Amino acid sequence: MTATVIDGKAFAAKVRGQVAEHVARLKEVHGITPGLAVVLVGEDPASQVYVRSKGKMTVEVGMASFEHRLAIDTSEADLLKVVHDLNNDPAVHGILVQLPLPDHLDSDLVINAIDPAKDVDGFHISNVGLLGTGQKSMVPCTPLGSLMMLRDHLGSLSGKSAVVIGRSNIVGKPMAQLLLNDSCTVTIAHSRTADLPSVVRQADIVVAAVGRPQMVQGDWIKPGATVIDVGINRIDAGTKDDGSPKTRLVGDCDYDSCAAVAGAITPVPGGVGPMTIACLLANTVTACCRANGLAEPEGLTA
Ligand SMILES: Nc1nc(=O)c2c([nH]1)NC[C@@H]1CN(c3ccc(C(=O)N[C@@H](CCC(=O)O)C(=O)O)cc3)C=[N+]21
Repeated sequence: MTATVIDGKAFAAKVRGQVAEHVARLKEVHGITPGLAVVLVGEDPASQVYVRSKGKMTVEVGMASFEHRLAIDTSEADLLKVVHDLNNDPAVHGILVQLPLPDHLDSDLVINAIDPAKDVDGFHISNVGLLGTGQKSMVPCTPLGSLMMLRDHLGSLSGKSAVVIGRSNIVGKPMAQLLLNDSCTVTIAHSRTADLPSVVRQADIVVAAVGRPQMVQGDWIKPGATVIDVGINRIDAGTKDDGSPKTRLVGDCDYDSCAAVAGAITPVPGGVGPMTIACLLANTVTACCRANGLAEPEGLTA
């Protein structure tokens, strides 16, 4: 079997199109422009690339983009002041503080200072608790994007066996909650799981979010299973003609061997990554609608 490739790039473009329609309606009918603020502390090159790409797509769908670039040695008090001001700014409906933060800043403290209604990452403890109890919340973007692709490909997820590899607060744990809310039988596996291959082999749905390049092998995959590869790892790929080092992006799955067994698989790049940004924009529209007592966009929430 050769897996269907789930095209996250095309799916994300479709989601952004839906977001753009909602934004246009909010502007025309209600005179409201949704706004997203991104806060970046320090100058990590990878983070700068993501922040630039988020800002560009925010503007493309017709929303207002606010960027706050702070020095790497910004104090916690100064960062909290920025968050407070954004909480109180009526033009801002979504706030994202780019992670990881420098070591001297307590990211839990900073994230929990964001107004939960504006927490478009879904990382605030209130949103985590709401998701865990099946209540309306802001849902973390990467798990939300993964869920959208799973529902689109499989239809109902009810009764399916799902294995999430990875237990992070930003992907593994919320992903497991979402799958449970969709009536999957969910296992959370991780680096200490005994006989990981045989655990993964039980799964109709595999979500790989461990952060280890090409770890999941094709012979771990149940034939026909749907594989969502959340990993984005940059690895060495020899040298260029001029002798400089070359790199390439790979996921947490060994793509070729998994694609030979799976029913469907997301590629890296072009899979979960673009969906993450599309869901950030979707969450911002959702937050804007909720803030204004308007009906929520259909199909863009969990
Ligand atoms: N508070 C917070 N929220 C985040 O959502 C967040 C964050 N901090 N810190 C950094 C990570 C990383 N992240 C990505 C989003 C999109 C791609 C993406 O679109 N990737 C492309 C490839 C990009 C490339 O070529 O490097 C793809 O997979 O096709 C990747 C990574 C969001 N993050």
